[in-house]
Order: sequence, then structure tokens, then C-alpha cells
Amino acid sequence: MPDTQSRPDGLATADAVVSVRGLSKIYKSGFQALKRVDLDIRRGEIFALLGPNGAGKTTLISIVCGIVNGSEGSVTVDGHDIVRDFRAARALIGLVPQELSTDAFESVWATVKFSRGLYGRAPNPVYLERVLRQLSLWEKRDSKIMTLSGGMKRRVLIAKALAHEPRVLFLDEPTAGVDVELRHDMWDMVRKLRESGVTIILTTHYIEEAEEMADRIGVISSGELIVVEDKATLMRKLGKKQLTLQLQNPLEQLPEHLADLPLELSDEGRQLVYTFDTQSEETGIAGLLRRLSELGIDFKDLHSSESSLEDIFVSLVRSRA
Ligand SMILES: Nc1ncnc2c1ncn2[C@@H]1O[C@H](COP(=O)(O)OP(=O)(O)OP(=O)(O)O)[C@@H](O)[C@H]1O
Repeated sequence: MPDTQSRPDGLATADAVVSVRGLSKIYKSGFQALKRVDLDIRRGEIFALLGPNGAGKTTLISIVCGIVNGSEGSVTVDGHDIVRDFRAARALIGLVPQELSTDAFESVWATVKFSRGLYGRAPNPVYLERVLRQLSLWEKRDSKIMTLSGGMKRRVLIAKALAHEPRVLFLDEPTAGVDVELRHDMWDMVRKLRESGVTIILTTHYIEEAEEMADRIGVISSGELIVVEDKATLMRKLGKKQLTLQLQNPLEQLPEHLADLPLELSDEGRQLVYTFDTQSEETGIAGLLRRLSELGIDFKDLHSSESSLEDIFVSLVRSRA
């Protein structure tokens, strides 16, 4: 088995399908959009790149796909350098862009066939049929694109990106502006693509999307990749739990005897919220309950909750601001 465990620096040691090393981008305006990014994408994974607006997600993807030139550093796709070995690298990549720019008057079939031809690949109607069926577009193969719904147009973009049989698929904000139902359909579809052996890298604003789909998550902020981690590890490491106590009688303020604890009074004194680290061995809850009882503070209900990926993301990005 190849060793695909993360090294402490977040890089996979083997089986990386995309390797980014020391990648920086300074636009002509002088603006630095990427700062020495190192990243390995593992074969067969779904990797979500999260970041606020303007963080550098599209810049990073555009460099890997050969649309924008990097200023420093290197990128290889399956061992092919994206500059020296551009054609080979590009042939392995499919890109589903953010904006819906397709040839409105063409049929679905003509569009995907043309896309395949652009890469100089021999016709393969069997493969294209499989792609269209997988994307539930087969019935629409003869329809002009302009007659399709928004969701179908998006799927045509994916079919176009898959037409030349890439091994790595980049999806830039795949579900931006898409309704909830369609978003769930898209997620199912992306999972199916992964099952068919395609490595998926997606950028997203929707934390739920990363939480739902990604095997690993990278967080980018102001051009720096600040975290790359397995989703589960990220949530365990940085997640916090909260214990909320509904008090019998509201408190005006936190008693001094409790001031040293990570407690907050909310809901006009009716709620006491205790935050603890999911990683620490001692939650401190027993001690808290003992002290409350010493103070004669009764509660009628208690429940615990875990921080979401969204909480983690916000605190990560904020702590770097
Ligand atoms: N051609 C360009 N010239 C100068 N600056 C640019 C250019 N393209 C992008 N930038 C700047 O680089 C930064 C990163 O942009 P990028 O599009 O990569 O961010 P993003 O994370 O994809 O954001 P969004 O989520 O809004 O798409 C932004 O501040 C943007 O204004």
C-alpha cells in the first residue's frame, strides 16, 4: 500500500495526482493573490477548497488548469509539469467553470462531441453516452442548450469537462445559485463521478457542501493555504462542544465563583453556556455541576451541541485577519 498519510506539513507522501509546490501569484496590478502554496491532491479523493471571497481559490484552480500563469513555484499533474509538459497535463484535467457560458444554439450531443475533439481525442460515442446518461442528460442529447433548465445547463458544463476523459475534475463553485434540491442532486452526481475513478477538487462558499462531500478540506485565506486536513480530523481537532443549561431562575450576572470557567450567560440570564474542547481529556463538566449545586443554581434542562464546520471555518479565517 502506498503511504497516503499526511505528513506534518500537510503534504501527502505518495499517490498525489496533483502536486503544487511553492506556488505564488502576483497579478500585473501588483496584487499578490497566492503566497507560496504547497498542496497535494490524492488520487480518487474529493477535495474541497474553502475560502472567503477573493481568497485566491479561482486563481489557484486557473493556474493548475493552465488558464493563468503562476509567478513562482511549480505544479505537476500525474507527474507532468503544467508549463513544460502543458499538453499532457491539460489532457488529464477537466474544468467546470463558474459561469454558464455554453453554445446556446448547439445540441447537447454536438457540444460534448466538440469538446472531446478540442483535445484531439478520437471519437468515442460509447463513452460520451455513458457520461450523458450518468448526468441524466441522455434524453436531452438532441435538445439545443438554450432550451434546457439552469440545472441541466450546469450538467452540460460538467459533461463538456468530462468529454476528453480527464482523471481530475475541477468544479469551481458547482452549486452557486442553485436551489437546495438541485444542490443535493449535484452532490450525488459528484459522488458517482468519484466512484468512477475521477479525482474531484471543488471550490465552494457553502460550508455544508464541504461538510457533506469532502474527504479533505483546504482552507485558503488571503492567498495562503492555512489548513489542509481530513474533514473528520479537522472537525475533531478544531471543534468545540457546548453544554447549554436552561436555568430554573434567571441570573443577573455570572457569579464570581464561576468566573474562571468558560461560561457565558445568554437568553437574558436564563441560559448558561459552557464551552469545552473536544480534544481535552477532562471536559470539566462534573466540576461545573458541582459548583452550580454549591451555589444553589438549579437547571431544568441541559443539552450539548458540537460546532459545525462553519464555526470552525469562521474562527480560522477570523484568527488570521
Ligand atoms: N486579473 C487580475 N488582476 C488583478 N487582481 C486579480 C485578478 N484576478 C483576480 N484578482 C484578485 O486576486 C484575488 C483572488 O481572486 P480569486 O478570484 O482567485 O478569489 P476567489 O477565492 O476565487 O474568490 P471568489 O470566491 O470571489 O471567486 C482577489 O482579490 C481578486 O481581486
